[in-house]
Amino acid sequence: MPLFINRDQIFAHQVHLLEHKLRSREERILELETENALLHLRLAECLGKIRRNHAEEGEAQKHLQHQRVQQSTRSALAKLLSEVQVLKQDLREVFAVYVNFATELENQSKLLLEQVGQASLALQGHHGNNLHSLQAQMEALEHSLQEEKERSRTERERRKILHNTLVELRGNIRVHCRVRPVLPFDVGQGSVSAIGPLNTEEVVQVVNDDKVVVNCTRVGSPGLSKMFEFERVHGPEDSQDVVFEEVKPLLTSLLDGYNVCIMAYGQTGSGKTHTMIGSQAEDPSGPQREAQHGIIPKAAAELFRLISEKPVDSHTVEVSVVEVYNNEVLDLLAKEEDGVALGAKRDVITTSTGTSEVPSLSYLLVRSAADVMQLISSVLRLRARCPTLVHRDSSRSHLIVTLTVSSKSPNALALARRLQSIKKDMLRKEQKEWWSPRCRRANPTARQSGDERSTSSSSSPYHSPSHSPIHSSCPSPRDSITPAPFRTKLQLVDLAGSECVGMSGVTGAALWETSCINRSLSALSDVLGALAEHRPHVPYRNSKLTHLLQDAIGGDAKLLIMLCVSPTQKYMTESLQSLGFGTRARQVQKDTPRRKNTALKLK
Ligand SMILES: Nc1ncnc2c1ncn2[C@@H]1O[C@H](COP(=O)(O)OP(=O)(O)OP(=O)(O)O)[C@@H](O)[C@H]1O
Repeated sequence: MPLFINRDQIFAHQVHLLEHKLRSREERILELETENALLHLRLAECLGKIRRNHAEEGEAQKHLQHQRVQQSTRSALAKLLSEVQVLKQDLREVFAVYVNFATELENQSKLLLEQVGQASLALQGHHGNNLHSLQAQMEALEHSLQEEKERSRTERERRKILHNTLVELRGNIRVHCRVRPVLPFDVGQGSVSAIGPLNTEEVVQVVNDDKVVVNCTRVGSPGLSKMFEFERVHGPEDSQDVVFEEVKPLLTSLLDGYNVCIMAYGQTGSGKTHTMIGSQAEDPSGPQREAQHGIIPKAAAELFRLISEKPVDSHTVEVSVVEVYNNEVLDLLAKEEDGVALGAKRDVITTSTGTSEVPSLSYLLVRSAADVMQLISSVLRLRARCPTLVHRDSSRSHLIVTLTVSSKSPNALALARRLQSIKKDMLRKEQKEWWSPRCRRANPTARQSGDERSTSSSSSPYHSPSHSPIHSSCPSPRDSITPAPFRTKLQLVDLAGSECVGMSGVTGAALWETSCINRSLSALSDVLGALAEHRPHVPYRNSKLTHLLQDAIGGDAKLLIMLCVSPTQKYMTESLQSLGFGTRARQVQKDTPRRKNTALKLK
């Protein structure tokens, strides 16, 4: 037996073994695949069964649910039916009660009607005469009440006329008071102060057309009211037209030859500018805006209306506008050479006749109220204003608009015309003489002088062809034989408002303005005090304002003070101060208002 085994044989043997193993594995795989396929089949069967079972189960559940719903619906229906039965029963009972009640009511009303019929029959029968007499008495009483009311109204009007006449005769200052409505800025900022909340309650109330009351009750102090009486009191509901109606007669006085001054006085924000100029005066057009116009535009319109009723060319009107700012008088119509308005500083002097005058003041000739308002609107831009805590458009200066009316009486006009024709005759005569050889030799300049006179006559402002305002800063030249016109002045004054610094919250330059305003207003108060007490010295010159208005306050002009008052408790102290000022002004007995001299003067 060979000892060495061939390597090839060993390899072949191993290959054989491996092939055998492979074959047996492949067989095993085949077996497993077969098993797998069988298992898949079984699984598919099972799944099919499960699905079928699920479907059957769903159907069963649906059925069950349906049955449950049906059952609950049935029970709810049964419950509802039972409730309806109960309700029906209740309704039947209520209806029965109602029917009983209605029947009862009908019976009762029938009974009552019968009783009323019987009673009225009885009344007619027994008391018919009494009833008639009672009715007649009632009518008579109503009639006499009406008569009484009418009599008291006439009496009040007569009393007012008498009072006004007395005021005129004694030369008293007329004082009207206007209480403005509560406005949004009254309840806005400033309604709370450092010392606590300020009340916006209305404490100033109009009692009737000549009395106003201030309810001074404060928390923790006993109730106290102060009553004030003036020539006329306007309430918050009174329109600009109503306020002007009471002022209007003064315009007639102006043309009758009296100087007139209308001055608005009151604390800041009390409505002075609203009353004097109006809230829309800077854009004067349209009927609604016209209704909002204040005294100045309305007075200008009335003045020109009255003038239009007079003979043509009998009156001319010149305007000047002055501002008193920080105790300086500024001419708001003065213009630089290039035509720019600047507000030039002016002096106030006392003339030899004791009246006050502003030398070099600019006057503009105006032909209509529109001219006046155009001028005022253009200069209002120059007026000092500053927003304060009280309101946003506070005026920081006193504004004085003066309308100077120069007029010639109809007689003087006729006389002037007659003189004019005499002058022409004389000229014609002179010319004839000049042309005669004897006269030409004796007086070679006669024609020239006649021409000069006629030229100066045509340069009179009363015959100016221009219809636009004419600028002039000196008195108008007069023809040597034209009658000297007599002049009356209408001064319209919108004073700056008295101001409590704590309330208005001003600082810096505005604080200085406030102190100047307050000083000039207290100077005005001092002047009135001196006049009321007939003191020999009246301190007109303590301030430019009083010096400028000297003739109106103490002279023979008709002076109307329009007191403007804020109604809320917040401004009560200032309101009381203003009303006190008005009361003091009424005590002044000035010179009786006098007509200006209307005598014809020939130069
Ligand atoms: N009677 C009124 N009816 C309606 N609004 C008014 C009335 N009075 C005043 N006002 C309004 O109140 C505001 C303040 O009024 P106004 O400017 O006239 O006050 P003022 O007294 O001139 O104040 P100041 O002295 O600070 O210039 C304005 O907006 C004005 O339109």
